[in-house]
Amino acid sequence: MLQDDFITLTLEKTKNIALIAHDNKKHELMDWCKEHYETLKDHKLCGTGTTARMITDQTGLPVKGYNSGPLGGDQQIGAKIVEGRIDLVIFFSDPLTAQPHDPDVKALLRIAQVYDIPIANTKATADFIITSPLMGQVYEHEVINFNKNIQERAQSL
Ligand SMILES: O=C(CO)COP(=O)(O)O
Repeated sequence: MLQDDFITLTLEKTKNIALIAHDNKKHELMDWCKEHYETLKDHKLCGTGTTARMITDQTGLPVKGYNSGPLGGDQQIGAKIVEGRIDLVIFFSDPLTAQPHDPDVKALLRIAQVYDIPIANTKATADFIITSPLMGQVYEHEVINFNKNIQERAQSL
């Protein structure tokens, strides 16, 4: 693939935020969601299955849940990134415990990088992102044209 075709992605003021935490980090993400409730309530939230349910139960924030991480939830969120439907990812991953679905976790991190999606792996990084003035603004950035291949393939069918 030639990486010379870019498009401008426009992130609206209301961002699509994916929230994910490994089991040992879930309490930390719950506290973080409570701390930033006032900001998070103005955005559209989704997450892997267990994380999404826990956030809704503990904070009242509506969070659309995908599958649990080990059952493909990271892959579903990765696919949403590919479709341009997720603007940023808060993923409190556990650096001290082996995960059975480590390939899926790596794939999510990689695809977020491909599409220049801000991704926070720690509380401090998440604090910096969520308090950024850009959260309340329209933000434009250039990313690899993810539609081009689809269009080209459709024409060749
Ligand atoms: O494993 C996860 C992310 O890799 C998180 O999945 P759950 O939110 O379903 O626990």
